[in-house]
Amino acid sequence: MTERVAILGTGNMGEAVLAGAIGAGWSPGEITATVRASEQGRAHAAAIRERHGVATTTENVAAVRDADLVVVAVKPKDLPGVLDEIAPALAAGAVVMSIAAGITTSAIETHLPAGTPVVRAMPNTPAQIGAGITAVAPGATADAPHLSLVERFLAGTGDVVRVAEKDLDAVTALSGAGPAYVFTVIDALAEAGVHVGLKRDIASRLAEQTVLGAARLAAESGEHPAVLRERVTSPAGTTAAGLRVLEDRAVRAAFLAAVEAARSRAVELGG
Ligand SMILES: NC(=O)C1=CN([C@@H]2O[C@H](COP(=O)(O)OP(=O)(O)OC[C@H]3O[C@@H](n4cnc5c(N)ncnc54)[C@H](O)[C@@H]3O)[C@@H](O)[C@H]2O)C=CC1
Ligand SMILES: O=C(O)[C@@H]1CCC=N1
Repeated sequence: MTERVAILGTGNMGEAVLAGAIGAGWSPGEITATVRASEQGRAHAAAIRERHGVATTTENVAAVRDADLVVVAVKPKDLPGVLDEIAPALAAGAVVMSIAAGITTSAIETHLPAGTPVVRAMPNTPAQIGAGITAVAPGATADAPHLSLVERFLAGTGDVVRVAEKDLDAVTALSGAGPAYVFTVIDALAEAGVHVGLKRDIASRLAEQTVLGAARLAAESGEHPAVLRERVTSPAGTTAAGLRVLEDRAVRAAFLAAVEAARSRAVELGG
């Protein structure tokens, strides 16, 4: 059976999810992507059509009429308006998936016809190249087949894990926002390489591959990161000297505070 998908709000994350799904074999002919109705939106729609071969429109209502899965990817503040707009046009049995930070399934359900299956998902931007991780949680009336449709759609974006909805704000703070923390680390490492005399292109390559390689080793070796760190750290060696500075500057405490702050912000966005 062919399932039709509507993506409402094809910005950074909507397009990342779209790219991941098409990369995994979802046919562009099964997907309609919507953009905001403005001159900028129309130019953006043309770019999305060009890059992904999907139909694009500014009409959310038309896009959802025959959709089995409706992916709502607008900013949290725009979510209620879009849900109110599409509610009367949803096909019977359509599943609504929201990726908005903070907004609970029960809040989403209040804008939709009673019984509409809702799934909340928190992806991250590496979805664009199939290297993301998304956590999903079902709402009150989303059952196994609804979750399974969402998971099949997200499969091309990378890993998918199920969590309790109460954990989704924490997920948002860790893996949703996490690529931004890691890009900051890559940028800072590369800049530090330049400060100690490396050419910028070499420094960037060294920083990127070091983060990629360390992440793969942590994921694939099955070893605790602390053990892997010890293997790099020779007694009284160079790494120990560097780590000492990171400890002095409280880098671990900074990550802890960053994730706590991001989670608090997700709770605030949920109202
Ligand atoms: N950017 C990220 O890394 C992540 C974002 N999210 C969530 O994804 C959602 C979107 O975030 P971004 O993609 O970063 O924002 P964005 O601003 O890049 O994308 C939102 C898009 O929705 C469009 N839009 C707004 N109102 C619309 C309407 N009425 N009809 C059709 N399109 C409309 C905007 O023009 C824009 O292109 C947010 O709710 C955010 O919490 C979730 C995980 C990660
Ligand atoms: O910054 C944000 O609120 C969104 C959610 C997670 C990543 N970006």
